[in-house]
Amino acid sequence: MAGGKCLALIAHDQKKDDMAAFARANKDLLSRWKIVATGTTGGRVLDAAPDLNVVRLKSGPLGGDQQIGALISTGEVDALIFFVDPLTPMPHDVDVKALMRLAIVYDIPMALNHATAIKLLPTLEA
Ligand SMILES: O=C(CO)COP(=O)(O)O
Repeated sequence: MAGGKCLALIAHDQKKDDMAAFARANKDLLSRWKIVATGTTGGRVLDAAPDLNVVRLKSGPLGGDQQIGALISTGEVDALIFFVDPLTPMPHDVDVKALMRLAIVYDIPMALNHATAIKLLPTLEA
């Protein structure tokens, strides 16, 4: 992915309404970024804020978390906002854990809930 800083957006199913509201409320800040998102999340973000530059990857359970992890490892994702559902068992829990692990390994800014995301986003250089 050429040029510009890249932000990854992901939300689990129970958090997708929150992510849509976050995208709508912060569309001006988000419009400065190239955005990558897991498949369903990316669709919801685009529904909420159609002018954003969003590349949709695979859905999370089908490899999307791993794709974003790979992009972190190659330096192509600069920050991660991931609205995690802590109350629902997931078939791809290992992928979620691996993604968070890589965000820590490569020391990129990572917000895992809405309260942190709204504080983090305005501080990031797009
Ligand atoms: O499951 C996810 C992250 O672990 C999100 O994937 P979707 O955005 O495709 O629902």
